[in-house]
Amino acid sequence: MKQRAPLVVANWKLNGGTDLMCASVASFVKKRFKAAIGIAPPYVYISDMVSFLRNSNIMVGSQNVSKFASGAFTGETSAQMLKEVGCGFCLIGHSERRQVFLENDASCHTKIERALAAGLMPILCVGENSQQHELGLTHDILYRQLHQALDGVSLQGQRLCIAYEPVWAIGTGKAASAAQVQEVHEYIRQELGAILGAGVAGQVDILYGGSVKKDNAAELLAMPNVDGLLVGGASLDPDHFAEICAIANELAPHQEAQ
Ligand SMILES: O=C[C@H](O)COP(=O)(O)O
Repeated sequence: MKQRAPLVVANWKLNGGTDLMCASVASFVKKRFKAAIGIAPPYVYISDMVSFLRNSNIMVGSQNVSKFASGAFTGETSAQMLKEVGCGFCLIGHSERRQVFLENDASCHTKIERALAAGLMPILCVGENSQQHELGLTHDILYRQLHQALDGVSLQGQRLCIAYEPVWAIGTGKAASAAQVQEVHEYIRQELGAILGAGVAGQVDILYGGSVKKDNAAELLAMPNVDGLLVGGASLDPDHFAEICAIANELAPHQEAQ
């Protein structure tokens, strides 16, 4: 059992639609998960999702956020707007944003500041690519990504999550092993301690993402430094995602009887 409830977040990426939203809501709305659950659909579904899930304890979030607060920035969505429509969190610096949309550590830093200022929980995504992995550069890459995004950030009691997503494990069906994930999460916790202080670092949820399925969720969540999961492909099947959430539920602290 974990000291705090595991957090399981679905990232639909550029997938889904009204049908998936309705099927997901139907699958989740009656369940009162002890695990913390989040869903990040494409922007256009956020408002409806928030409305459909208003009587549940499931958080809705976004897959990105603008580094700008407002102004002439066509196509952008600000942290304040996301907060206004009911988002609880936003993903920042997903590897697909870094690779395809050329986001960098500096923009991640600004986005984290924007999210915190608006009252959103940032989920900063970090991770090495396969070449960096093969060259043994994982810690160096994470050091840079964590320090450049977080140095100087003051949480002031607000929640922050880190999602470790080795790029070579995303969408490939080849998840990192539980032992690999534990080792890397330990390193992330150590660096968070150096950046934020050990007390605050202990409160940060460190999620793993990359080919998470119902078959490997339990083993990954059993690792002491794995506080949750960020699920891509498997979250597009509401029943499969619900099974992963049920596995996380088993590890959530028991609630005191009322
Ligand atoms: O944000 C989610 C990750 O990119 C993992 O995606 P995946 O579960 O399809 O490998």
